Amino acid sequence: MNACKRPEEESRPVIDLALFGALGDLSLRKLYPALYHLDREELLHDDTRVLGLARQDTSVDAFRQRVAETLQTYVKASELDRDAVNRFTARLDYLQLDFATPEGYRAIAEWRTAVRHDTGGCPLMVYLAVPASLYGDICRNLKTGGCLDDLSRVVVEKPIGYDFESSCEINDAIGEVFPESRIYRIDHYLGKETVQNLIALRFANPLFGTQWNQNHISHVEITVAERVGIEGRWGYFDRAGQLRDMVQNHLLQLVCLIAMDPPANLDADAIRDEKVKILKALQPFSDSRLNRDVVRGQYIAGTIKGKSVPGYLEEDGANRDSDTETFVAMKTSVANWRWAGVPFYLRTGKRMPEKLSQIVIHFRQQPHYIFDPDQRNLAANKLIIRLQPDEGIALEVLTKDSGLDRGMRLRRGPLHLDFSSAFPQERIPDAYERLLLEVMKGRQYLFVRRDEVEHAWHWCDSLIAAWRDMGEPPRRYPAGSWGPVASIAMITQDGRSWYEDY
Ligand SMILES: NC(=O)C1=CN([C@@H]2O[C@H](COP(=O)(O)OP(=O)(O)OC[C@H]3O[C@@H](n4cnc5c(N)ncnc54)[C@H](OP(=O)(O)O)[C@@H]3O)[C@@H](O)[C@H]2O)C=CC1
Ligand SMILES: O=C1O[C@H](COP(=O)(O)O)[C@@H](O)[C@H](O)[C@H]1O
Repeated sequence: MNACKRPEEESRPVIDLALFGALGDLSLRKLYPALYHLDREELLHDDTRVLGLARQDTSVDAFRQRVAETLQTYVKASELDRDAVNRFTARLDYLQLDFATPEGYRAIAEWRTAVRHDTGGCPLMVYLAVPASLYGDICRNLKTGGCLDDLSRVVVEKPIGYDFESSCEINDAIGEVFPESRIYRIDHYLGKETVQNLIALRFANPLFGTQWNQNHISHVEITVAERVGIEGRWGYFDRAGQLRDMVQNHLLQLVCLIAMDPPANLDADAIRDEKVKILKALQPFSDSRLNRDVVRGQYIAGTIKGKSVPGYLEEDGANRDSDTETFVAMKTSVANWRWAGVPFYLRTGKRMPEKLSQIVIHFRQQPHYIFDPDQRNLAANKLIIRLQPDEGIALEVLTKDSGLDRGMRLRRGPLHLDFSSAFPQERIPDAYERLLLEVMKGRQYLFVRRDEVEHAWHWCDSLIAAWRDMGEPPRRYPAGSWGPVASIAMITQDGRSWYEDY
């Protein structure tokens, strides 16, 4: 479906939302706040209903109360109002269910009939906020329980599987029940405002369109740093690690959006086709350069913002010695005409000094330099795309230093578009708000197609296999630092440095 319709042309469809994992971390922290905001901004149809499904024995009233409490925690006080909270929680129902067994699923169809006599034309939106190992069972049980029809759609979370093979099994199981056109694979980075803006920036501005290639760009840098540690998710995380948790999905999606060719239009498949070409062109790491081009790290105890924090092996739930990485930095490349010879430096880690996600596009220097030789290292433009916090875009340009006695001294300064000061009246919506709304409207362009997931796994699997063969433990870094020293050396060996103007 075309994504270019004006908002006033869009309807607010009535949806029956069945939320599996209704008392889990993702639902409480992200999904209810997002749904609440949509409701408050009148983007949910009055008749839209939400059925929370979980295995705890609790009443509808207690469930609504729990959701109201979670909103107090995760929605800014200035955006909470009692009437809106009451209106939202009144949409909620609750059903106790063991997802793994088929018994009980009929109750979902019965709930739909009970909340509206005629469900014709009202799609069932199934959201699976549960471990991916349950996706297949739930889809099959929904089908045998008579809950689905031709309008039903399913939303699944990342990571899909643990490697290429397990992702195929999971995708096959979902695909036996839902066609690809009704499967919405979430990568919440695709819903972030500035990530969306990457598409606008690249394809709406001829200025960048003509410069976006190896003739003009020397290298690309992506940093996704988190201040948090494992936050009670040690069991999940220790099996996954930062490569599977963040690189396989979020960072590779960012690489795709930076590197892809212009799609013919904004249709979901036009965009996804271009992204897949990039995933296929990503270079595997050679054994001989692995040690230089990839750095794995694991945090030890340290200090963040003056507060002591434990090491990875001392986090809540840690139950064994572990070589799982909590940090990865790598130098990779996209082997095609546009990007030949342009390194992409990626790094992501937990327990870093800041929460910071940013992309820096480093442009090449002028072919002939005429200014003070001492200032030569200043002489290249940078485009800084800040995803979070302080969403915005800045272009670092060189101008003449003012003053009568400075001659033609250069100075570096930003042309800065800070979204919150440029458009102060607009709240920047959370990624999940946008993504939930897109599913309700039946638009897939912000969701990941099966072949994207599989190409991304292929690339990660080969890296993981090489790590295994190498057999080296991750390098330790103190919590509150920017990762192992080797990750700095990785980029300085090329005469460059990580952009540090935070
Ligand atoms: N949390 C996050 O920030 C993110 C999560 N995700 C993905 O979202 C999904 C959910 O993650 P998260 O919310 O963290 O996980 P949680 O473990 O917090 O929540 C999963 C919920 O599913 C329930 N559940 C598991 N098995 C069954 C079953 N057989 N029957 C009924 N209920 C069951 C659990 O219930 P019980 O508590 O009773 O065991 C739990 O409440 C995962 O796929 C994860 O990878 C993706 C991005 C970020
Ligand atoms: O998917 C995930 O993302 C979060 C980071 O998301 P952000 O929007 O806060 O940047 C990460 O903490 C989590 O481990 C991972 O599963």
